[in-house]
Amino acid sequence: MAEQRIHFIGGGQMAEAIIRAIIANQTASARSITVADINEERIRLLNEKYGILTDIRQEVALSEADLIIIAVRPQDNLTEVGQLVHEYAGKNSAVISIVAGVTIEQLASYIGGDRAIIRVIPNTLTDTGLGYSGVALNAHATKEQVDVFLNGFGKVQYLDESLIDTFTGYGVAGPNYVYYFIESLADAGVLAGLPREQAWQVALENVEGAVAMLRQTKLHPRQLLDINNSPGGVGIHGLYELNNSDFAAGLQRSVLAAVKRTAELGKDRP
Ligand SMILES: NC(=O)C1=CN([C@@H]2O[C@H](COP(=O)(O)OP(=O)(O)OC[C@H]3O[C@@H](n4cnc5c(N)ncnc54)[C@H](OP(=O)(O)O)[C@@H]3O)[C@@H](O)[C@H]2O)C=CC1
Ligand SMILES: O=C(O)[C@@H]1CCC=N1
Repeated sequence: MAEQRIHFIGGGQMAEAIIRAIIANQTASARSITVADINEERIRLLNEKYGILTDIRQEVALSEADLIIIAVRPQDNLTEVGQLVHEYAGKNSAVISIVAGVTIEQLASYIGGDRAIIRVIPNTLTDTGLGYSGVALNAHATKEQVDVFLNGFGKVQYLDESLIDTFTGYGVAGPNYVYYFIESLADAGVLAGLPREQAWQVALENVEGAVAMLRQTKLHPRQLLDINNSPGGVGIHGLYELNNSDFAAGLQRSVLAAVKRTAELGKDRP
C-alpha cells in the first residue's frame, strides 16, 4: 500500500503524541505528515522536533490528504474546521476525529455525511505501543482505511459508537487512575518509612509483576489474593483496612464521573 498522506488540524499535545509514535515506529514518514494549527508556535515546534512538512497551504494539504485528523478541543470552533474540510478535502479521504464527546452525527453536520468519518478516542500511552484506542466508523468508512494508522500508536478496539463515551472515561482516561494509584502506593511506602526511591521502584515492580501474573496464570485477582494472604497474617490485615475504606466505590465513581463529563463535552459545545 502506498504511504498515506496525513493532515492534522490542531497540533496540540495529543496530535504530537500520535505524530511522535507513528514516526518512531515507521508507520509514517515525517514528509507524509502536515499540520495546521492557529498557534504558529506549535507548527514551528513540530517542524523542528519531527521534521514534518510546514511549507504547504492548508487547502492544498487537505486536498492531498488520505487521512484528515481533527485534533482540536471540543470547545474549539468545529463549525469552522468542518467547513474547511467540507470545502477542500478530497472525496475519498477519510476524516478521523479524536475530539472527545463529539458524535459522528455532529461531525457529519459540520463536514457533510456523505464521506468516511471515523470517531477515535486515542489511547494516551502512544510511546509504548500499549493501550487501546476506541474506534467507531460511519457507513462510508472501512477498517482498511485507518487500521495501519491507528495501530501506529497502540492497539485498537472497534466499538459501537454508543460505547465510545464509556470507553473514553474508562479506557482512555484509564492511565490516570493507574498513575494516581502508583503515586499513592509509593507514598504509602514512604509513610511507612522506606526511602522514596526504593518505595518507588517497589511500587512499579509490583504493578508490572501483578499484571504479568494475571496474564500468565489467567487467574482471577481474587484467586491470587487468596494465595497472597496467609491466615491471620500481614496481607489480610492490610486488605481489611482497604475494605473498610471507600477504595473500590471511589474508583468506580471516578470512572462514572469521567464518562459523564465525556458526554457533556459533546453537548456543551459553543
Ligand atoms: N490530551 C489527551 O490526553 C487526549 C485528548 N483527546 C482529544 O484530543 C483533542 C486535542 O486535545 P489536546 O491535544 O490535549 O489539546 P491541545 O489544546 O493541546 O491542542 C489543541 C490545538 O488545536 C489548536 N486549535 C484550536 N482551534 C484550532 C483551529 N480552528 N484550527 C487549527 N488549530 C486549532 C490549539 O491552538 P490554541 O491552543 O492556540 O487554541 C491547540 O494547539 C481534544 O479534542 C481532546 O478531547 C483525546 C484523548 C486523549
Ligand atoms: O481529559 C481529556 O479530555 C482527554 C480525553 C480522555 C483523556 N484525556
